[in-house]
Amino acid sequence: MRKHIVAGNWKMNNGLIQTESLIVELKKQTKASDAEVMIAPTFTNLWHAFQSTRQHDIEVIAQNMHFAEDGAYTGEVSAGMLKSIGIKTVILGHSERRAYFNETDESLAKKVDAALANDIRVIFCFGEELSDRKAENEEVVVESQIRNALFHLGADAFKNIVLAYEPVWAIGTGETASPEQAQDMHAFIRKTLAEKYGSATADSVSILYGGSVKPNNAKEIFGKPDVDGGLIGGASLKAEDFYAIVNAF
Ligand SMILES: O=C[C@H](O)COP(=O)(O)O
Repeated sequence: MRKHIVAGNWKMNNGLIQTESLIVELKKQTKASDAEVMIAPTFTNLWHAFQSTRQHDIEVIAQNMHFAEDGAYTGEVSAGMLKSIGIKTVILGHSERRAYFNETDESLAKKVDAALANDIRVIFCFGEELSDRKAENEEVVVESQIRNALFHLGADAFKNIVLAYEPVWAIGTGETASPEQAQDMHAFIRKTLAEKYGSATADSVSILYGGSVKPNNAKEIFGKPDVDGGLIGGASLKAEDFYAIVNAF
């Protein structure tokens, strides 16, 4: 049985005070599903969030990291540094990182390697642009993003990889992929994995959907057989909304 996961990507939101207030509100919520719950605050609040959620069923994860172990990379944070404060999962390859910070399949492959070498689980994000979908090219784009960044890995590595399909046209736009569009793409992703690694590996990997998931559409999206959870942006910034999504499983 694959893990269900609901991860809140806070992006560049919430200073220390707001981080603490949101965590206080999150702790008041009731989890009534089997989903693993994760939150990804900014780097500056990771340690505080990690400490604040210690006794609670919420995993604090990072939004990004550099591929180098250490050195002259001003402004960057390494996998080892995340590990040193207890972080066990990192989001890599978010479309905002690709679009605004020039992340490429090549640099992401190095980041994936660095995370896995430090026993950090990767939530690997990818997804097509609107122009790709209009050109009916979305499967080609998604397959190449996965192949270029992940297919150098052995099957065993996928024990520590979660995939997150996020069509760029659905992120922060209020426009969601329909549950059928999400299912079709997730099934395609699983088939792509199966062709390379076999169906046992493909069936074991959790594939999350991200892009305008809200309390009112989560149940239908999560009801699809190949959708194993969500990567939630805007709706993760309100505790009630986030837990309504967590409890949609
Ligand atoms: O990482 C989360 C995704 O970018 C989705 O963001 P959103 O829920 O605000 O559309």
